[in-house]
Amino acid sequence: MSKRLTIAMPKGRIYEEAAELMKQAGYELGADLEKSRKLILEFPEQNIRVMMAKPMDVVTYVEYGAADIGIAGKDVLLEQDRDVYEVLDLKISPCYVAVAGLPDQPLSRIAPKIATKYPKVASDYFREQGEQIEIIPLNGSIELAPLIGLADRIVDIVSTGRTLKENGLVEYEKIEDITSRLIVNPVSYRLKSEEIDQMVTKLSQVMEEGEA
Ligand SMILES: Nc1ncnc2c1ncn2[C@@H]1O[C@H](COP(=O)(O)OP(=O)(O)OP(=O)(O)O)[C@@H](O)[C@H]1O
Ligand SMILES: O=P(O)(O)OC[C@H]1O[C@H](OP(=O)(O)OP(=O)(O)O)[C@H](O)[C@@H]1O
Repeated sequence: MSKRLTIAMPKGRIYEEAAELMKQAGYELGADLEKSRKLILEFPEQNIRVMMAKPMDVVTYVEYGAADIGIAGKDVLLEQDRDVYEVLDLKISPCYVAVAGLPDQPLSRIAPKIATKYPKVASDYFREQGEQIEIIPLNGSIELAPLIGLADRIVDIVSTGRTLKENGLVEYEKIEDITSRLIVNPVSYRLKSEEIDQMVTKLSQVMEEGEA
C-alpha cells in the first residue's frame, strides 16, 4: 500500500504557480485552497495531506518531519541553511537577491548599515567582499531604510524592479538568482522513497514538457 505524503505548501505569492505545477503533475489541490482559512487539508484519493504555511516556515516543517515535502524559495533555503534535501528546482517565482541603495553613494563609511530580511545572506556576501558591516534586521518594506537614513544599503528581493524604481533606489550588485525548490525531509526520503520519487519524477516531467 502506498504511504501518505504530507506536503507543506507556501501561502502567498508562490502558491498559485506551485499549485498549478502540482496539478499538472496529477496532484489536484484545488484552486481556492489559499482563500480558505483551513490550514490542513486531506486529499484521500491522491493519498496526500497539504499544510498551508508561511513561506519562511515551510523549511522548518520539513526539517522537523512535520511535513515530508515542501516548496520553498531558494532565498529562504540560503538564509536558513537547514537539514533538508533540495531535490528539484521548480523554476517558479523567479527573482533575485540584490544589494541596493540610493544612487551615487559609495560605501565609504566604516561598518556601513545594511537593512535586510536576510541577515545571513547579507553577512555572507559582505564577508566575501571583505567588508565589515552592521546588519539592521527588518521584516518588510526594506526599501524604506535607505530613504529615511536608517541604512546605507539594503539586501532584498528584486523581481520586476518596480519597488526600487518607484523609491528612487538603484541596484548595486546582484547576489543570487532565486527560484522555488522542492525540499524533502531526509528521514521521509528513506521511509517513503517510492512515493517521493514518484512525485519528483512527475514534477520533472511536467517541467520538461513546459520547456519543450
Ligand atoms: N517580488 C518578490 N518579493 C518577494 N518574494 C518573491 C518575489 N518574487 C518571488 N518571490 C519568492 O516568493 C517567496 C515568498 O514570498 P512572499 O512574499 O509570498 O512571502 P513572504 O516573504 O513570507 O512575505 P509575507 O511576510 O508578506 O507573507 C520568496 O521567498 C521568494 O522566493
Ligand atoms: O522588484 P519588485 O517586483 O518591485 O518586487 C520586490 C519587492 O517585493 C518584495 O516585497 P513584498 O511585496 O513581499 O513586501 P514587503 O516589503 O512587505 O516584504 C521585496 O521585498 C521587494 O520589496
